[in-house]
Amino acid sequence: MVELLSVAQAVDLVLGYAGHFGTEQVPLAEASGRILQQTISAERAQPPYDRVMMDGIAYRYGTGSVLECRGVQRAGVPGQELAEGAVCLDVMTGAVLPQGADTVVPVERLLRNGKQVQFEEGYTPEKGQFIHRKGSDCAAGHELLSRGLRLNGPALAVLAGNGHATVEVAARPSIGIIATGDELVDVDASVRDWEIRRSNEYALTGALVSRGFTCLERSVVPDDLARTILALEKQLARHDVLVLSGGVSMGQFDHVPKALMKLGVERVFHKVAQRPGKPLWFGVGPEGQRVFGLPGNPVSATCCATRYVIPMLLAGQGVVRPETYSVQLAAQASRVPTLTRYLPVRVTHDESGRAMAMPHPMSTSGDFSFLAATDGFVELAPGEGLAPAGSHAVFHGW
Ligand SMILES: Nc1nc2c(c(=O)[nH]1)N[C@H]1C(S)=C(S)[C@@H](COP(=O)(O)OP(=O)(O)OC[C@H]3O[C@@H](n4cnc5c(N)ncnc54)[C@H](O)[C@@H]3O)O[C@H]1N2
Ligand code: MOO
Repeated sequence: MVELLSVAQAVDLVLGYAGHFGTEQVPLAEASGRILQQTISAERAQPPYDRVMMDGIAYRYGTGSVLECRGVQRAGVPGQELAEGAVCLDVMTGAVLPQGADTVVPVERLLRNGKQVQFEEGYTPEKGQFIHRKGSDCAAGHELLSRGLRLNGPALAVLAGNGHATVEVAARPSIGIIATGDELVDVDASVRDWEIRRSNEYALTGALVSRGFTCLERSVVPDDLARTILALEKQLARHDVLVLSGGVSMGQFDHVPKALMKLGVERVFHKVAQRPGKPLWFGVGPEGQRVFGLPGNPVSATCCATRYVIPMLLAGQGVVRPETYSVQLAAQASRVPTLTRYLPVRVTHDESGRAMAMPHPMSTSGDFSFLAATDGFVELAPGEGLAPAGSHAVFHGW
């Protein structure tokens, strides 16, 4: 018997074909969730001037606690010069610290009598207080954001704060999601006793869209070799990546591998030592299209998309932060002697903050009715017996 490819080998092969989907320039307001493809450095020192941090007065430390107010330093105008002696200027948060001043006292600590300003009884300021010093956050040219970062709110603020009206991000690959199977009907069609509604394409759409892969097209092919070839030929011409579900095992109508081969899609592997998802097929088209043939059973298709399709797409965008993390099993779970087991779990945190994964095994890989009650799956290495409660496992989120 030929030994099956391990999950690690299969993942390595898939990632080896990740390549790069290219880059594009997008307006800042449309960049949320996209993957940064340039290095962003500080345009200027931050802050760019000695910035007043409190509404109050600015004065020269040591000139007394009763001061004459000589005017107002507001934000958005150049810094004024503070005269010599026991004087001060009213200052606003965000203003440039007046030249000659070195300390700010908040209004709450002041008593006013016309132009005369006095510190409240018993108040002693600290020299230099409430001043955000020029360059104290970073120097001009300091690297602030690096390639591969998913742009979130704080990252967009850094881009805006450093003058980037547009930003170079990873291009989104065009992805064709293709369902196969004569028993499948549309979500809004009437369904007969021997039919089922198509759902895998929506599971896939959810997984892809939530990670920012929005260039999707869904289509269906029947269990007929000639029509499968025709349909896949069209889809190969239109997309960078094809994700098929169904038609990859041993049935007389499982035409997907044959059709793909006829179209010059080179098989990289078929079948992996995993449960669910053993019949997974992966290949590369004549133009470098990455083609996944996911097993049709809904849990298998969802697990394989999470374990292979998403990591490959993220790698092709140069994402650097891994999406997986380590958890501890909240209850024992059986391993499969020769196969990696993907076990659906719900993750919670215990009182000490540890991520605990409660197994929710599905009765079969066709049973997806309760998959939505889980957060993802843990991967249990092949082995005899039980993985004990408390043991560590890698978690992959849906
Ligand atoms: N003799 C063997 N039979 C099977 C094997 C095997 O090794 N030897 N492997 C089993 C395993 S494991 C799996 S997984 C399935 C995979 O089969 P296919 O990829 O060919 O998928 P289909 O037969 O087309 O469908 C399987 C199952 O999933 C349902 N399905 C398919 N597409 C969708 C969809 N878009 N939405 C919802 N449900 C879908 C389909 O109705 C079937 O019930 O093969 C085993 N057989
Ligand atoms: O291993 Mo298949 O992917 O379970 O039904």
